[in-house]
Amino acid sequence: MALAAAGRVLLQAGSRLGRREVVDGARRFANKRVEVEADEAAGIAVMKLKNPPVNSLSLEFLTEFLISLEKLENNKNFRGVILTSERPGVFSAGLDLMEMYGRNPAHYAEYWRAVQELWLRLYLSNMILVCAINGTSPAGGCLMALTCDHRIMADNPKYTIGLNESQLGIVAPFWFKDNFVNTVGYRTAEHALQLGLLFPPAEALKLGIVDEVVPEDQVHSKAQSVMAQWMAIPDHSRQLTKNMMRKAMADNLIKQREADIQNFVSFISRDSIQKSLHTYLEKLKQKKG
Ligand SMILES: CCCCC/C=C\CCC/C=C/CC(=O)SCCNC(=O)CCNC(=O)[C@H](O)C(C)(C)COP(=O)(O)OP(=O)(O)OC[C@H]1O[C@@H](n2cnc3c(N)ncnc32)[C@H](O)[C@@H]1OP(=O)(O)O
Repeated sequence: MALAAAGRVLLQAGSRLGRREVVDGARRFANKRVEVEADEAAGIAVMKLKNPPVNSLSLEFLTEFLISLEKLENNKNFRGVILTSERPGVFSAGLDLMEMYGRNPAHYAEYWRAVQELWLRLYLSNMILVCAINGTSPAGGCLMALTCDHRIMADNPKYTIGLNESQLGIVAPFWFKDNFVNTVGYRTAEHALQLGLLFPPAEALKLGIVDEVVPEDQVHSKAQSVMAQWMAIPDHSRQLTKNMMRKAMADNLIKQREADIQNFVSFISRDSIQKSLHTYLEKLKQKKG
């Protein structure tokens, strides 16, 4: 119920944005920040993140992404989604720092609800989610990948993935942490989260953050072949199994969703945290100069 209500709010927000859907022979639809190549006959869609320059998860991006995902969820012909970046090199730079810096509490609350919604929708999706990680994927970008059923990363040592929040002076919330612990185990998570480590593909593979590392030009074809393997499993048994594995963790967030929002708002509003974000943003700018 809570999920459905929040979904309606996002859909309303989406229509307020007034984005016109572009339909190309019923095989492709796009809003400004997400491109969907939908092969209805095959039952597979490729969702490409396209929020330049670095696919940060801004409120507008989250709204558009959730609307696209819901369209696919509502069409029973779609059984699988491949998530990837339209801009190879960066899968996603994670949460949009500008949504968490210098704004008011109401904005922080709205933003955090949308972040929660993204995680819940992806984590509990009935569809098969394969992540084709064709670039760097820190923090919220890594979290998106962690919700998927299978992760394939491009073998480029320049790319990294992990939950680096502590390096920014912020803290990964409990549900980021739970998702990470369930993927890599407690000790690895404890170590990596405290240090805010980002891992190149080979290390990410060793730790189980990703399931496969393949040459960069094969990420997409590999994702398609993995998807074919997963599609061979009957939906009902796979979905019931997925739900059995994931429901308790998702319910843990659902039951304390409002408290988690309040927690985020008071944490992110602190002067000391705003100062840390300011310093980090300055560092990002200086890197350029
Ligand atoms: C105890 C109670 C706890 C409760 C706490 C609750 C919650 C708090 C935790 C909240 C969780 C947050 C999770 C996150 O996702 S935080 C975001 C983490 N992301 C990063 O650290 C990535 C930062 N970016 C980079 O490292 C690089 O940009 C890059 C992704 C490696 C790409 O590098 P490059 O291609 O060289 O691009 P630039 O660095 O030049 O960036 C271009 C442009 O984009 C801006 N930018 C980059 N990342 C972000 C971002 N995440 N959000 C907003 N903007 C971003 C960057 O500043 C440049 O802007 P300008 O062109 O204007 O200079």
